[in-house]
Amino acid sequence: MIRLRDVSLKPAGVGQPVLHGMTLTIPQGEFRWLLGPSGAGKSSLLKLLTLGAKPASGQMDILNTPVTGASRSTLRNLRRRIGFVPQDYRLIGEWNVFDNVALPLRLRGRSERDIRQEVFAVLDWLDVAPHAHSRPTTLSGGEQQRVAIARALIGRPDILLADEPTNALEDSQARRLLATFQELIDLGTTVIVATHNEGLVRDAPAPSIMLRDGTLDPHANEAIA
Ligand SMILES: Nc1ncnc2c1ncn2[C@@H]1O[C@H](COP(=O)(O)OP(=O)(O)OP(=O)(O)O)[C@@H](O)[C@H]1O
Repeated sequence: MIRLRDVSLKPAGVGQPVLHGMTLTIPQGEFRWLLGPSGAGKSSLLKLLTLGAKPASGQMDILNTPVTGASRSTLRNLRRRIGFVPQDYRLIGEWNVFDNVALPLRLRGRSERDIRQEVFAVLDWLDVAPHAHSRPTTLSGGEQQRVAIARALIGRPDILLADEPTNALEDSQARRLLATFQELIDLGTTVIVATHNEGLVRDAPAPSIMLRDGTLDPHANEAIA
């Protein structure tokens, strides 16, 4: 479960919070679209939920664990249970595709034999296995995006957060990704996907978190808390 109570986010050196008054609850194993105009705060909310920033005020529980005041090791363990597909992919340019995707499993101390098997299975599934030994920068935008998706999925996260994960994909690949998200939800994963792609949202109607001006849009979010 994810629970926010009157949470705000204020990056260093910024006068006004970029998120404020965020109160919402997302039960485990549910899907939410994260919607709102450009600059509404979608990426900022994902940054909070990936524990990439601390709330300036309010209370936030991730996977039923209070984040405020949590120890470093608690936060590290929580981060390992969260998969994230960033808008800009954030692949490590000096590493090949295989090593980028293997990272979450290596952090867990898995054997190289298991890692090889699992990484190739997910790369195959996302049609990027032939690029396993290439640097990410030599790949197309859509291929890089699929590598970032592979890295987020490989650790079988309890929460999967994705920031515009289909913007470089073809329609058929985007639909396949949605089917994967549904499989993860069926397995009990919470999935939150920020998107501007109205067609995608129409194809897969689901509850939405609608943001506007750094907070929940009061007209679009009824009974969300
Ligand atoms: N580190 C930061 N420093 C200053 N301002 C920030 C910072 N992070 C976010 N903002 C501001 O907060 C607001 C929300 O940004 P955010 O990227 O979260 O919006 P978004 O809804 O994801 O937009 P888009 O759809 O264009 O990606 C913007 O006005 C942005 O300029």
